[in-house]
Amino acid sequence: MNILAPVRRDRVLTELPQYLRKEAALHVHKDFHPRVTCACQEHRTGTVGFKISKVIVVGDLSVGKTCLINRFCKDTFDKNYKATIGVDFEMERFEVLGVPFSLQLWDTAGQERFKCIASTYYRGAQAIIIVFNLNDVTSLEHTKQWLADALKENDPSSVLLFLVGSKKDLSTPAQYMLMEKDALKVAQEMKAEYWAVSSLTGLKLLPVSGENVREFFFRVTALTFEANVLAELEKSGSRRIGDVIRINSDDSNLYLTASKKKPMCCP
Ligand SMILES: Nc1nc2c(ncn2[C@@H]2O[C@H](COP(=O)(O)OP(=O)(O)OP(=O)(O)O)[C@@H](O)[C@H]2O)c(=O)[nH]1
Ligand SMILES: [Mg+2]
Repeated sequence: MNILAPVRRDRVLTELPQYLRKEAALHVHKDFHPRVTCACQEHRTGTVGFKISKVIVVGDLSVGKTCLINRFCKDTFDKNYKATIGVDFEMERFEVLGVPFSLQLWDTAGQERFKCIASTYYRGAQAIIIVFNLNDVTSLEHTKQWLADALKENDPSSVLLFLVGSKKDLSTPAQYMLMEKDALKVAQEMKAEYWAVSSLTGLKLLPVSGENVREFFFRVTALTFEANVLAELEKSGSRRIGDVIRINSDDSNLYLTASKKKPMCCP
């Protein structure tokens, strides 16, 4: 018996949302990996539909981590700063290619005095979102340390990384372009996908306002889902040896690559 309410209509993904910047994208394929599409059609996604994937959000204090999550999950924005103490989390349910998929978004504290508590929740993340303020270059510099700390508790070869510049509404186009140059460099170094968002402004497009917020979380969801299904297929032995996901340091804009061999089940 299914005791869960149906997934909200605006949380249904039928195609792969695209990256923001090609030069700092986890991969640039237009569609989901053919093996993933095929496995979903044939209901061979293993435990993916039952598992909850963990995503942690880290970064300096007051860069806007909580506001970003609240904008996506509740479509709210609080202009008053209330520091996160330790951690908070939100659950979001999606349906990707017909398969139920849940993300647990862990919102961690940026304040130094709470970092110790927050870091105990880093373990077991499938994706790490590192947030910096687009108007504060120091917060960008600190992202490398945040990543290093988060990776101590996780497997660097399987976790997906996202570098997110926040508060885009506060920079002029010229200021933004300057910051974006530096941010793209950092994203490339860490092999993270780069996004720029504003939790405050943006077109009032239902159901989530804010600039790039919905697009960003849909991309996180899709790529996490894709990686999960591929891992399941590998585990179940239905994938051929050599057809592996690997981090390829030689690819300038294709961090996560898969071999282009023909899938076994689909044309
Ligand atoms: N203008 C603007 N202000 C923002 C944006 N996002 C967050 N803020 C403001 O920045 C301040 C900090 O936001 P939070 O989301 O609480 O920051 P945080 O990263 O969660 O901070 P900690 O919990 O201490 O780590 C608040 O006053 C927010 O209103 C944004 O996109 N634009
Ligand atoms: Mg917070």
